[in-house]
Amino acid sequence: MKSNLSYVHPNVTSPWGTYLSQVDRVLPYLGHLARWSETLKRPKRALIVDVPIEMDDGRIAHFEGYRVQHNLSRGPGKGGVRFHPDVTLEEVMALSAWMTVKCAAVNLPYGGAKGGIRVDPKLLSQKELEKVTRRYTSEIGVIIGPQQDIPAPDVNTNAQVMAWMMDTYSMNTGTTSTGVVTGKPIHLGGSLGRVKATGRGVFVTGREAARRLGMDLQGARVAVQGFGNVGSIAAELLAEAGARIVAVQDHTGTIYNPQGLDLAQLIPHARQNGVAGFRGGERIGDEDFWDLKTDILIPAALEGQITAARAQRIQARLVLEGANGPTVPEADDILASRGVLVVPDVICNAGGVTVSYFEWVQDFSSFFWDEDEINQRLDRIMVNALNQIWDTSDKHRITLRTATFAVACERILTAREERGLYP
Ligand SMILES: NC(=O)C1=CN([C@@H]2O[C@H](COP(=O)(O)OP(=O)(O)OC[C@H]3O[C@@H](n4cnc5c(N)ncnc54)[C@H](OP(=O)(O)O)[C@@H]3O)[C@@H](O)[C@H]2O)C=CC1
Ligand SMILES: O=C(O)CCC(=O)C(=O)O
Repeated sequence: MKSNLSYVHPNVTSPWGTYLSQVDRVLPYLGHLARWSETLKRPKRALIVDVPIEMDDGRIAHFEGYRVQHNLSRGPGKGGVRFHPDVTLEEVMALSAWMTVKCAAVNLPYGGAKGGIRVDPKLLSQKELEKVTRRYTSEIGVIIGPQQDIPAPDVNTNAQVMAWMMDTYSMNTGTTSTGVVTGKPIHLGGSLGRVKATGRGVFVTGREAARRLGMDLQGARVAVQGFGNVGSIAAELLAEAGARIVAVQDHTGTIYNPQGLDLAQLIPHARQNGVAGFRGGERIGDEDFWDLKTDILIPAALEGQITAARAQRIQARLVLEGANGPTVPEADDILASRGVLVVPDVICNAGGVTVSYFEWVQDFSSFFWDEDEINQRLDRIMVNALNQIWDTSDKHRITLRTATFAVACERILTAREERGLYP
C-alpha cells in the first residue's frame, strides 16, 4: 500500500534518501531475505519530544528532541545523541538506520537507534546545557534503558552529557543504571579507550585498506574534514603511523600545510578556537579543500558533504568515512568509476559503538578491562569484519558499501525472520 508519510519519498541526497538508496542497492544480494526488505525501510519506533527549559535570563525556551529506534531484531537499540541546530526527524531516522547496519556489520548484539535535539549548544550556558540534557533524558526515558535502547555520544555531546543522562535516568528509575548510556566518564562506569575508539576504528580500517591498495602510510598525505572527536583522533593515529596531515577543515575554516600540520599544537588550538587562526599552516578557501592533492581523505563532520560535484574533484585514492552518511549515492558512483576506494561509514566508524559495547558488557559484569585489552579486541573485531566485507565485495564485484550492507542486512533480516511476526 502506498504510504502518505513524506519521509517515504525523500530527496535522494537527504540522509534518509541516501540510506534508502543504499538499501535498494543491496536487495539483489539478499536472496530470499529480500522479501523482508521493507523492514529496513521503516523505523520501528520514532519519538518526538518537547524539551522546555528555563534559560539563565528567565525565558522559557522549547527545543525539539527525537529518539528513533530503527530496528531491534538483533538486540536493544544502540546509537548516539546529537545536539545540533539542523537536527531533524528525518536525519535521526537515517542515523538510526545506519546504526542498525553498523552494529550488524561488526556483529554486535544490538539493533540501531539514534537521538538528537535541535539546539545549538554553543549558545547555551553549561547550566542550560545540563537542563536540556536532563529534560530530554526524562522525556525519552519511556523508551530507553540498559536492555531497551542505550544512547552514547555523537556530534556536540560528550562524557559529561552522558553522565547527566545516566544520573537522570537513575534518579527517575530509583536504580544506579550505569548501563543505560555508554561513553560515560571512567569513574561512572565508562570504558578506557571509548573517547578515542571511533577515530581508532577509522585508523584501523584505513591501515588495512591502505595495505590492500599497496599504499604506504609513511608520508601519505591526509586531509580531514571535521576536527572534533573522530577527525582529530583519526588524524593523530595516522600521523603516529607516519602520515602527513596536510589539511583540516571545521566550521571556522580550512588550514593547509603540504609539509604536514603539527598536531601537538593544532589539536589544543582547535579545541579552544576551531582550526582557523592556526599559525602552522596557510588558510585556504573552504571549497578548495576538495581539490587538494592527497592520498587519503577523511570526512568526519556531517552528512552529505561529498556531493556529485565534489566527487569529480577529489584527488585522494582512499576515502575513510569517519562521519555518518557523508557521501550521496551519485557521488558514490562517481568515486567508484574514478577508482577511488571508499571505506564506508557503516564499517569505518564502527570502532565507537564497538567500544561502547565493551563498556556495556563491563558495566553489567562490574569488571573493567585495561586499555591495551580494549584496543586489541577492537583491532581484531574491525579487521575481521573488514576482511569479511572485502571478500563479499570481491565475490559479487560490488563496492565496500554495498558489501557491508549485504553482510549486515543478511544478519538483520535472518534475525527478523527467525523471530517471526505474531505477538
Ligand atoms: N563520536 C562518536 O563516537 C562517533 C561519531 N560519528 C560521526 O562522526 C562525525 C563527527 O562526530 P564527532 O567527531 O563525534 O563530533 P564533534 O562534535 O566532536 O566534531 C564535529 C566536527 O565537525 C565539524 N563540522 C561540523 N559541521 C561542519 C561543516 N559543515 N564543515 C566542516 N566541519 C564541520 C565541527 O566543527 P565546529 O566545531 O567548528 O562546528 C567539528 O570539528 C559525525 O558524523 C558523527 O555522527 C560516528 C561514529 C561514532
Ligand atoms: O557508541 C555508540 O553507541 C554509538 C556511536 C554512534 O552514534 C555512531 O556510531 O554513529
